[in-house]
Amino acid sequence: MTTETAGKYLFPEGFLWGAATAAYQIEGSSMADGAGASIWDRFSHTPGNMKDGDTGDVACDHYKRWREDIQLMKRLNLQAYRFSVSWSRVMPEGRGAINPKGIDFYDRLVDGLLEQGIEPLCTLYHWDLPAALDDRGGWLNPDIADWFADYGQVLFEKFKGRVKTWGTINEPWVIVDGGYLHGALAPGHRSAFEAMIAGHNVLRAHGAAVKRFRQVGEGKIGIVLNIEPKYPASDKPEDEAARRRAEAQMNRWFLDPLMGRGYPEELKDVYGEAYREFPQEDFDLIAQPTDWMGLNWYTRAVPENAPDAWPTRSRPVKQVQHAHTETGWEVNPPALTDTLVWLHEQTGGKLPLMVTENGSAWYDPPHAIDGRIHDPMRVEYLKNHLKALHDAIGKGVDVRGYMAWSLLDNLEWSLGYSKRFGITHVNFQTQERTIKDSGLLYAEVIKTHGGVL
Ligand SMILES: OC[C@@H]1[C@@H](O)[C@H](O)[C@@H](O)c2[nH]c(CCc3ccccc3)c[n+]21
Repeated sequence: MTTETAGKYLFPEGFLWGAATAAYQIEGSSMADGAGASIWDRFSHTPGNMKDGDTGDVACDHYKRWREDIQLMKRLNLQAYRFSVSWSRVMPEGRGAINPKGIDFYDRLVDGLLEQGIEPLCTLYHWDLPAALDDRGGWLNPDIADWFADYGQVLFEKFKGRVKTWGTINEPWVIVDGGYLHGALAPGHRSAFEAMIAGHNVLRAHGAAVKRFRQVGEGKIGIVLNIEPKYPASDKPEDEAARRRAEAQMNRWFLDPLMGRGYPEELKDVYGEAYREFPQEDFDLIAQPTDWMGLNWYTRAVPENAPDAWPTRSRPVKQVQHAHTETGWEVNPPALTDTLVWLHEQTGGKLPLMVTENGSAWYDPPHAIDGRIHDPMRVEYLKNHLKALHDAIGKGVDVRGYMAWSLLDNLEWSLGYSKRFGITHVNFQTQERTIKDSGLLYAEVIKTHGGVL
């Protein structure tokens, strides 16, 4: 904070401050106590898929250290904690039998959070599909909508009155673009034909879960989307056309059907013969009204026309004038403000939003020095993105909360443990946690409702 900005960035009363994680990235013990394998157990144990051969077998050992991690959340002044449930821990085959020890883990976690006055925000699905369901076609099998709603019902009933805010699916785009189009993520397929079908079934599953929630659940339910705003590399018409294709393929592919608009026109151009039409009843199910929407936001892109780039015929141009994180993402806080204003408009200005993920990967040492981890770049990223968020609220965007990605350094999917996003450092040799300078700042932001910014 500087004297002239004192109090300029105060957040609204009731604004919810938290941090986010995902089951496979932090829990470890993924096959313990009767759990079934997930596609990430398979994918991470398949040679060649993971940087340095890393897997989620241990991760942050959160399955055993969850009590210690709740104490960590208290020290960070967190008001909320966004976590995901491992479907195959709860239902080892993905359908049918429930694993009591699996669901007990989340039961203890939720009660532990509530005892500490931390609100649990539960994501049903954060990429770790039960392997047994993948054997039945996974997201390519239309039956998955019912399998997913049945799984959701187990949790809606178990946690009724304790978990009040539910997320159905984390990032349909990454599930499909990573898992079925480019194959960089589990289950590692590469087909535009499969991508269209998987994407549609992910949306149908979301709708089926919302419908089931209305029958058996209590509280509020929504979906979590990653949106990366696209700015044209030049004012040439071919670059604007490329921008529109990139925007359709990432930002509108799932948002438009959820908003009752069906798939964006440009998707036909992007996927060509792989593009599919689907029955109207599917789109009615998909566009079930929800209570909130999560935005996962990290960076923007500046696409140019690139006829050889599959499938969008667009390629992002690196903006060398800006800083870039360890994952190669441009740092551009005003683009977060733009995205929130855009999403507010796209959702008709009626749907409460929450920033469900925002954060940055920078080089941190493998262990603390004098009990500290100085992470000035992450401190700067956090400060400037919270200011950008505040600017969006000032423009009338209804944002209810912010969940920092991530509570802990964790398994960054196929990049393994090489990329650290945590506001808390994890020494993966000893599992020692050390709150980084960014975490100390965040604790102060929460305590002062942003006053310290
Ligand atoms: O990459 C950082 C985080 C992941 O660790 C989370 O599990 C995931 O929800 C998440 N989504 C995004 C933005 C979308 C994206 C994901 C992967 C690669 C590129 C963009 C960034 N992140």
